[in-house]
Amino acid sequence: MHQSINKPLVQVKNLNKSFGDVEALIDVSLAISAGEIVALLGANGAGKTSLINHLLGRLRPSSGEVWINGNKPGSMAARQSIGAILQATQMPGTLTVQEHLTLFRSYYTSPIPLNQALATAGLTDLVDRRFDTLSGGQKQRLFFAMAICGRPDIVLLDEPTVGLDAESRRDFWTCIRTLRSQGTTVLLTTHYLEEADALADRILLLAEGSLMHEGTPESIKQQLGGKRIRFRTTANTAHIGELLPGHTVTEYGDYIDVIAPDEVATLKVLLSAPLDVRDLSVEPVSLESALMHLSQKFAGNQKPAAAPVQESEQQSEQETTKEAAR
Ligand SMILES: Nc1ncnc2c1ncn2[C@@H]1O[C@H](COP(=O)(O)OP(=O)(O)OP(=O)(O)O)[C@@H](O)[C@H]1O
Repeated sequence: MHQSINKPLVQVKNLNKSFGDVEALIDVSLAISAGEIVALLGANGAGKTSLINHLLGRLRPSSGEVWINGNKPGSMAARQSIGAILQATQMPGTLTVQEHLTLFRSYYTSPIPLNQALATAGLTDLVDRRFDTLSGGQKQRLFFAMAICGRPDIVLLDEPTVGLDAESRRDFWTCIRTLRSQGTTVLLTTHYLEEADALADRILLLAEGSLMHEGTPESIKQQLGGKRIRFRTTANTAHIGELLPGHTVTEYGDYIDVIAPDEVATLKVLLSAPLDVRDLSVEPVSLESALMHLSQKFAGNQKPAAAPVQESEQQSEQETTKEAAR
C-alpha cells in the first residue's frame, strides 16, 4: 500500500480530545510526509499517546479531523497503511523468532520476505531462538519486525526503547534507520531527547495537549541562537533569574544552567555580581536545553485529573500490531 505522491501520509486538522475535564489534545494540526522520521516529544501527560491512538483509530476526536493516506483512521484502508509495535503483549514463549514471524506474515496477502523482516530488525542471527530466551531489546526488535511484516507506509512506535540499555537502544535505532532507507515513514514518541536528536528529521513538541513547536532538531537548537552557561553557585535559581531577566534559568543537578542569547554579556553580569560562581562552562545549546526553554515559555497551570473514560472504540492492547492483521 503506497500513498500518492505529494499528499501527506498523515494529516491532522484542528484535533481536540477531552476526557471529562481533561483536555488531552487542543487544536492540534500537523502533517507527516512519506519518508520522514518524526519524533513526538512531550512531558508525561502531554498527549502523545492520545495522538497516536487517534491515528490508530482507537480514539475518536471530540472535534477535528484525522486522515491516514486520505482514509479515516480505523478503516481497513487506513489499517493497511499502519504498522505499530505491540505494547503489553503476551507472546508464546516456546515459539522461535522464525515461527513468530512466519505466523505474522501469514496474516497478510503480500507480506515482506522473511529475510527482509529479519535483516531490517537485526534478527538474522536469532532466527531459531525461542521467544522466552530473548533479551528485552531482542524482543522489542521482534515486535518491530512484526509491525513491518505487512509493508506498512507508516510505523507508529510509542516509546519503543523505554527500559532498554544504551546498546540495545542504539541497535533499535539502526533498525529504524534501515526501515527509513527502505522508504517507510516512522512516527515515534520518546522521552529520550538523545533519541530524537539522533533519529528524527523533524520534532513535534506537545505541551499540555497543544502542539507547541515543530522543526528539525537543528532548527530547534538554533532558535535559541545562544549558548548554555553551566556553573555551580550557592545562590538559588530565583536569584540568578532576577540577575538575568529574559534568560531561561534551570537547575541541573548541582549546577545551574542559563541559556544566554549573548554569552559574553551574560558572563559579564554573572562574573561582576557578588556571587560564588564555580566550575563554569560554556557550551552550544543542547536539544534538551532548547526544549526546556521552549516548554518554560509555554508553561501554564496544571489541569485537574479526570476519571478514566472508557472509549467504546478503544481496542485491546493486544491488537496493536498492524491494525489490518485480521
Ligand atoms: N482514558 C482516559 N481517561 C481520562 N483521562 C485520560 C485518558 N487517556 C488519557 N487521559 C489524560 O489525557 C492526558 C494526555 O495523556 P496521554 O497518555 O496522551 O499523555 P502522554 O504524553 O502519552 O503521557 P506519557 O508520556 O506519560 O505516556 C493526561 O492528562 C491523561 O491523564
